[in-house]
Amino acid sequence: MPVIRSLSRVAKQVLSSSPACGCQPLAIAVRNISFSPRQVTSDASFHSVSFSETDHPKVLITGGLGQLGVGLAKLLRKRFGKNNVILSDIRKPPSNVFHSGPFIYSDILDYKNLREIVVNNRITWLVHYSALLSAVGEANVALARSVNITGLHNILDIAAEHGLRLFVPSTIGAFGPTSPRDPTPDLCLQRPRTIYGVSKVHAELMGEYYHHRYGLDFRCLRYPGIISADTMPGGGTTDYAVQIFHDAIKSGKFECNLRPDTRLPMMYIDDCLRATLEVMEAPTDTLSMRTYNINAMSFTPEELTLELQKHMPELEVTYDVDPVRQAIADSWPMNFDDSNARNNWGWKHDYDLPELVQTMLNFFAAERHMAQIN
Ligand SMILES: NC(=O)c1ccc[n+]([C@@H]2O[C@H](COP(=O)([O-])OP(=O)(O)OC[C@H]3O[C@@H](n4cnc5c(N)ncnc54)[C@H](O)[C@@H]3O)[C@@H](O)[C@H]2O)c1
Ligand SMILES: C[C@@H](O)[C@H](N)C(=O)O
Repeated sequence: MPVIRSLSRVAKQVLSSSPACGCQPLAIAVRNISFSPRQVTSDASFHSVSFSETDHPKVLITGGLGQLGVGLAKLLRKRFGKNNVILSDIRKPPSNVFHSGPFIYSDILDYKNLREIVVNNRITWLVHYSALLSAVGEANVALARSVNITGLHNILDIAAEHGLRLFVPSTIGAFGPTSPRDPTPDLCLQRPRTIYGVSKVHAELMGEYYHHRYGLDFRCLRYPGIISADTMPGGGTTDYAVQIFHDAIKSGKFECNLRPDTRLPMMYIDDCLRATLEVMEAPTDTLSMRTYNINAMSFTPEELTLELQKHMPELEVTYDVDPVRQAIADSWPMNFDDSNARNNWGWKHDYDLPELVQTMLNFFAAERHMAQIN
């Protein structure tokens, strides 16, 4: 037990010399005297390389083959260079993704493999996208608990040990029926009723705890439902708002699994990914908090249908409510208050409902045109 003994000696020294809050000295301790949140073998030692602000970060994205990861990799590669952004997942990448930049296999439940990837690639930023979303999480609670909670613990420890800047997204799903829903502020009661929501509140709290306790540069945005044209959602409650476009274009008909008056905060993917880059680049002194709501618009299935019918008057929408998804949606925010993000680091969305619908339809029209000429 020499490591445990030396860690507790270090902890005692640090605590005895720290001010009342204990924050800064512990942050220094992590980087300089190898004080780690995870017990490690006695021959391990941590000497995190610190990179100057002008260097490009070397980014690892976990769960990168889902709805958001490929788009984020594209945005970050444009900014930092193709080889400085590594996508990872446990699934096989489609060939266009495989050929667009570095991709590696990484299971976030495999701690040693994660550490090897971070070390071998000199990773400095970690964007942690792996998760089971709200609806699939309810269908497989044990797996959701493992991926969303145990996986997060691995990520936090790796990030703290190696001095990484860590982004973990949270969600409107981190609130529950007892939270104020219209609008929902950053700080309020959070008692979600899904394993997804519980795991995301856990992630917010653990990330903030590691920030205060170990100096981890943890950054978190609570995303609304994200709408994208070229990637499909992974099994959430807001999926209808993506599916409606595909079905409208394919058949002119859509069966919605939420009630027509279900109001939820939503965002176009470009705004979401830009917000992620902006908060990761925000100077530390602009961040008064480590977890922020971000928002763009809020709409109901009925309002989305009406906006789509301006372009496709023949679109028919019917309703067959899924009680599981409806109960989840009824417990989530209807409007999201993101004033802290706007005031602190200048968050501003570009897409409201009309621009969102126009942009999605333009994408599908361009795709159809390309298919016709090929
Ligand atoms: N898409 C949204 O509307 C939305 C909204 C709020 C928050 N978020 C958050 O953003 C993140 C990305 O969301 P998304 O929509 O791309 O999710 P997604 O479900 O589409 O993708 C998640 C990815 O995680 C991967 N994964 C699962 N188990 C894994 C494991 N053990 N190791 C490594 N990877 C594993 C899956 O293969 C999948 O590709 C998630 O954390 C999600 O909670 C998304
Ligand atoms: C809102 C978000 O976290 C995800 N799209 C879900 O519905 O589960």
